[in-house]
Amino acid sequence: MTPGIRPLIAGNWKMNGLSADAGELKAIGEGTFNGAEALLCVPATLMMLARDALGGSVHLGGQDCHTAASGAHTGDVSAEMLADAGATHVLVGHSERRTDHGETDALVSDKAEAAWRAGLTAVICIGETKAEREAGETLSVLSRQILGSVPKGAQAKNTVVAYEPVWAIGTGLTPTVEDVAEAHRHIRDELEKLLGEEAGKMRLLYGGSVKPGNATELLSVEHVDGALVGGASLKAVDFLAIAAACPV
Ligand SMILES: O=C(CO)COP(=O)(O)O
Repeated sequence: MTPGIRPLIAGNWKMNGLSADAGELKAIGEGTFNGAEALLCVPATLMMLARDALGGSVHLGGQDCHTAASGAHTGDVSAEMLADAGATHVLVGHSERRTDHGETDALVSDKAEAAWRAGLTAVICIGETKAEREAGETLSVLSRQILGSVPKGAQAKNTVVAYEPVWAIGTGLTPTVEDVAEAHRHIRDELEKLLGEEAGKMRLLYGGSVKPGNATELLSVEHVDGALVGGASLKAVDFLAIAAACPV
């Protein structure tokens, strides 16, 4: 945690969820988040249902946006459309987008600016692969991704940075607390070089196999200002247990 920063507990449902899951959304909306802010990023098909089921106490987010506001881009969703459906946030540059759709740092940066244009907070995701970690390149990869994916106009009120080591996503593996501390300290330092003082106020989330059982440990690391939770956000009881572990 960083003194003075209110933590953010964010969920990412990825390509999961049907209208039959409205009860789970309602249970998340009725939950308490231990003083943290809460965000749930749902598939585009569930935006409006989630907006109503969450009931306003949990922010609603998209999982990706196009750079344009509208136009001939079959299958894509714009930041303006997400805002219109009730979103306040959008993930950009998730590793699954970078891998599945070949998204580059430059594109991710453009998507963050598109999010701001629509009045959304961009949650910019970065993180190294297993091969990069094993080659000792973690910190240099994070530097490169920050420089390329975080636009110069980033402010604490319109940007969150999520560190998600690719090898920790959906695997049950997590870095040691020392490794998380080193990565987050490095991210803060790199953001400071890019953005100056504003970087000190920006939320830095950790993501990758966050579960109720490891949340206390991960969330108490310095410069970890919340979590980005995949699998464990699909069940309200687990997501709320993670929030309950959040030191405030
Ligand atoms: O990718 C993630 C969140 O965006 C993390 O997913 P898991 O929590 O399932 O590892």
